[in-house]
Amino acid sequence: MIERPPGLLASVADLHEMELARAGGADIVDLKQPAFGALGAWSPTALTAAVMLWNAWDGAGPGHRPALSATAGDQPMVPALILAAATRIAGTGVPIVKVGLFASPHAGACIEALAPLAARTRLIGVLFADENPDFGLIATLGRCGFAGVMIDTADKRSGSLTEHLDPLTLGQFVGEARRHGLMTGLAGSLKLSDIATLAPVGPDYLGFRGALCAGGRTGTLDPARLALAREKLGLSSGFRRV
Ligand SMILES: O=C[C@H](O)COP(=O)(O)O
Repeated sequence: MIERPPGLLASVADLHEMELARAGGADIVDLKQPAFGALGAWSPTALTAAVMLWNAWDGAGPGHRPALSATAGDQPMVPALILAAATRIAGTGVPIVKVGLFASPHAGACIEALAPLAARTRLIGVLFADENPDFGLIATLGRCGFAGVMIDTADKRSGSLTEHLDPLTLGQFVGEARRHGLMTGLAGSLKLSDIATLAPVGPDYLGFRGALCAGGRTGTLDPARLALAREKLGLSSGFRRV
């Protein structure tokens, strides 16, 4: 029996989809441009507009708006570049920034470089299931003040999360992240039918793009699929505090 179902993260490509995701009850509205890569970034101008919209949602009071995150783009694993990219996104006022940690001997140094930013913005480190993720980095993320860690897939043609990692391994990931005080998310070309397998693993949220869209991940967000995702997750009304 699952104590609490995972929340729902929905990646959105524009302001219209952002509104749809909120209306459809996504707990985290994730600003991501799927056409630009696994963690493709919105432009700073579009992010600023999204933050204005998100602030306008605040009128209804606490618990009446979803959390807001944005991706920092598929950056090379160069500490100065990754810090610059994440700082640029955080500078737009987005409260949660997702930073890709692609397979590299420099991933640890990139996390260390982000520590000063993590002290003032909530950062989520993203590991990639199709790149033999190093769970040893979870401890570094915790030590450097990250708010959370998630697993996604880097190459969207390489298969889904569940094709790369089994539930036992994902359970170890969630347990290790918890031990270091990190919020956890699982994503990577998930289908809505994966919810039954992944919810018992116990992540804080499951992330979707392709499965919520008509026409695949670069298509358009479909409110009916979003509603089905919420139903399958067994989420009641209201947004979860993230
Ligand atoms: O963070 C979640 C991702 O946007 C997942 O995208 P995807 O379902 O297309 O792999």
